[in-house]
Amino acid sequence: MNLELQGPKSIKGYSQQSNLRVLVVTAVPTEKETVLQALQGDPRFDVLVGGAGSVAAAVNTARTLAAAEYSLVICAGIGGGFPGRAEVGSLVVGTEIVAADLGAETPDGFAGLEKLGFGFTRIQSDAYLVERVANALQRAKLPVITGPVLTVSTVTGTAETAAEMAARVKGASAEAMEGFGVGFAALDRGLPVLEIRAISNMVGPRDRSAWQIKEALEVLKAACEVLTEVFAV
Ligand SMILES: O=C(O)c1cccc(C(=O)CC[C@H]2O[C@@H](n3cnc4c(=O)[nH]cnc43)[C@H](O)[C@@H]2O)c1
Repeated sequence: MNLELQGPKSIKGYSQQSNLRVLVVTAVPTEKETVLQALQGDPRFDVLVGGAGSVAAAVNTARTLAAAEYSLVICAGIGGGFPGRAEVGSLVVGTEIVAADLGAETPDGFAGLEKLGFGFTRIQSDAYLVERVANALQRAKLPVITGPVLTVSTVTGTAETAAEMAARVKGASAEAMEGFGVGFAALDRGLPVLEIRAISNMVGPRDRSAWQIKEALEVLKAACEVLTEVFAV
């Protein structure tokens, strides 16, 4: 299977489909409950707890996509915001999902899989869908930006690593741990993928006590309420 050659289907037109079916994947049950509250039983959406980290998310997403027909996959949850890009309490809609630490350290710095010659680290979101969702969130007066969302195996915990990640990925806006796994599973099925992160903390020196999880979940809920309107028939 060469996933590089398999472009995702475009979402354009799906919003008009009566049989639209969206799989939303979260990392943890609390995020799932938040999303479900917002969706208020909308039958077009299923919400899955994929687990924390890219591997669990990929396996669980792939298993679910194999069992039913979906039109679109959305990875949703809380995330870290890059300083100067996304503040705590704001939203990031991913223009692309980047496996930011998938590669090798070399004497010349980090080399991603592309540079190493055996894979890829970037999955593009459907541009039409990104614009549609971001515009709808803006209309709902929610603080939102669009930009790359990084998938990492290790939560960034120092200013140095934050700066390195920001330099590695131009426009880096948010960081989380599942997007690339969810995106890989979607890509394998030829489905478009979107990542939406509600910012609970800044990417940088670790201070878990400062994470504003309640606020981020509130903004995630508000964003998911808007999602049902984006796909209104
Ligand atoms: O403790 C709770 O109540 C609680 C409620 C909802 C979510 C959590 C999590 O800890 C979610 C873990 C999940 O969050 C993502 N995340 C958040 N900030 C970052 C970050 O700065 N860098 C990387 N990932 C981040 C990540 O996707 C985790 O899987 C707790």
